[in-house]
Amino acid sequence: MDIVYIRDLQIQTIIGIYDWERQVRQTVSIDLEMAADIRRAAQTDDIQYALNYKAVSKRVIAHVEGREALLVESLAEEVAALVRDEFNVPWLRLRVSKPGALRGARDVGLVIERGEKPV
Ligand SMILES: Nc1nc2c(c(=O)[nH]1)N=C([C@H](O)[C@@H](O)CO)CN2
Repeated sequence: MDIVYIRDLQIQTIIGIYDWERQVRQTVSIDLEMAADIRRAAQTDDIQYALNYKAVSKRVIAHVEGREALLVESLAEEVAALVRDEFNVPWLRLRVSKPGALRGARDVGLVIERGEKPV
């Protein structure tokens, strides 16, 4: 199994459960690992056969910027579902973190894996 990844995609959005968090945009950082078979893209050197990480990141940014979720859990499930559905990704690992959201910690967040790993 090959992996196409995006690391530390930083997006400004409204997120959080507290009143102050509904007033200001915070940074959310996303790491995404997506199962892919890269061989056809490698053989042809043609982007149409690649899982285009630029296209994925644009779609993720558009969703996260417009969402205004309360929980990182909601955001994570939504991003995982749209990446799997719209980009035909059979398995992914997604980390959603909020840098600086917790005093004393560099960041907080979660990691989810969805789908089946291809053999
Ligand atoms: N499991 C979670 N715990 C917490 C979340 C969350 O989204 N998922 N959110 C908060 C607050 O919004 C926090 O980030 C503000 O400091 C607290 N715990």
